[in-house]
Amino acid sequence: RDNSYAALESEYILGEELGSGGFGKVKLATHILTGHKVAVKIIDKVAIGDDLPRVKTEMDALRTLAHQNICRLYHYIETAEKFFIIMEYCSGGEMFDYIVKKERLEESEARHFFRQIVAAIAYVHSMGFAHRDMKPENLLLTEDLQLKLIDFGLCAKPDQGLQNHLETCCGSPAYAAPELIQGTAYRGNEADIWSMGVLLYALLCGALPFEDENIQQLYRKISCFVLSIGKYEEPEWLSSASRSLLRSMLQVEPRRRIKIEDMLIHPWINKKYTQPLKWKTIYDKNIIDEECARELATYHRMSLDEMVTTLKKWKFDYTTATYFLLLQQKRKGRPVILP
Ligand SMILES: CN(C)C[C@H]1CC[C@H](N2C(=O)N(C)Cc3cnc4ccc(-c5cc(Cl)c(O)c(Cl)c5)nc4c32)CC1
Repeated sequence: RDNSYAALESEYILGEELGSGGFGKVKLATHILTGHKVAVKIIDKVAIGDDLPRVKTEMDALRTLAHQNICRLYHYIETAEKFFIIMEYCSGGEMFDYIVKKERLEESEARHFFRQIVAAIAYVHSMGFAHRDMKPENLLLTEDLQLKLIDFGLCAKPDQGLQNHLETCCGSPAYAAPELIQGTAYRGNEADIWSMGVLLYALLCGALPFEDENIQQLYRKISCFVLSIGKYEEPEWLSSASRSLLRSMLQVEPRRRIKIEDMLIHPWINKKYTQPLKWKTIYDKNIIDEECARELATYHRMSLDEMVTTLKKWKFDYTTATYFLLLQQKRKGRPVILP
C-alpha cells in the first residue's frame, strides 16, 4: 500500500468495504476523535483515468450542497495517487433493498420517502444543479429511516443550458427520460422529474414501468412509450391521486412534465400532512454552533473567535469533519465533548 493511506490512518480507522463501483470503493471508517462511524469513498486517480472530471463534479456538488436529505461531505483528502472523500455513514443501507424486502410500500410509507426525495431534488434544483442519476440505489437510509441522496458523479448545472445526449450519456436506462434515450438535447432538471416518476412507480408498484433485462428491449419499451400515448399498465390498486401525480411526471414531452414547484403543492404529496413540504436546507453555512466550536477551540488551544473564523472557511479538513460530528452528537442529545 502506498503512503496515501498514511494521511487517512492518522485520523480514521479504516473498516470493512461497504460497496464499490466504477469509481473505486467505499469503506466504513471510524473518526478517531469522536468515535463516530463515517463512509470513505476511495478513488484511485490512475484507475479512474479520464473519468477524473466526474470526481471533480461530485466534489464541487458535495461541497456546495448541504441538505438534510443529501449525504453530508465531512472531509476530503487528495494525495498524489488517491482521493479520499469522507462522508456521512448511512447505516440503513440502500432504499432499493428496503423496497425489495417489502415487495411494495403502502401509499403512506411511499409518501414518507417520496416527500424526502422531492425535498432533496427541490433543493438541488434551487442551487442550480441537476442530479441526473436518480434511482433507488442512489438513495440510502439512516438508522432512523431518513433518506440521503448520493452519487453526484453525473450531476450538472442545468443553468449551463441544454446538455446534449452524446457528451453525457447518463445513469441507468430504466430511469432515463425519453429525451435522453432519443439523444435529443435535454434539461437535467426535467430529466430528474422523469426519473422521480419511475422511482415513485417503483415505490408504489414494487416494479418498474419499463423493465427488461435486454437493454435493446428496454429502450424499445421506453421509446414506444414515447411514440404511443405513453401507456404503461397502472395497477388497479393505485389511488387516483397517485395516478395523476405519476402521469404528470411521466410526461413524454419534457415541457409538459410537472415542475418541481408544482410537485411541492401536489395533493398526493400533501395528503394526510398538515405541514407543507419543508424542502429548504436546515443548514446555514454562516451559523456556527457555539458549543461545538468552543469544544474544538479548547481541544486545539485556540480562542473561540479564531475557531469560528476557521470553521466558516469550510475547508472540509479534519476540523470540519470533527465539527460536523460534534454537531451530530449534539442533535442526538449526546454530550459535546472531545477526549
Ligand atoms: C453502487 N454504487 C455505485 C456504489 C455504492 C457504494 C457503497 C455505498 N453504500 C452502500 O452500498 N451501503 C450498503 C452502505 C453505505 C453506507 N453509507 C454510505 C455513505 C455514503 C455512500 C456514498 C457512496 C457513493 Cl459512491 C457516493 O458517490 C456518495 Cl456521494 C456517497 N455510500 C454509503 C453506503 C452506496 C453506493
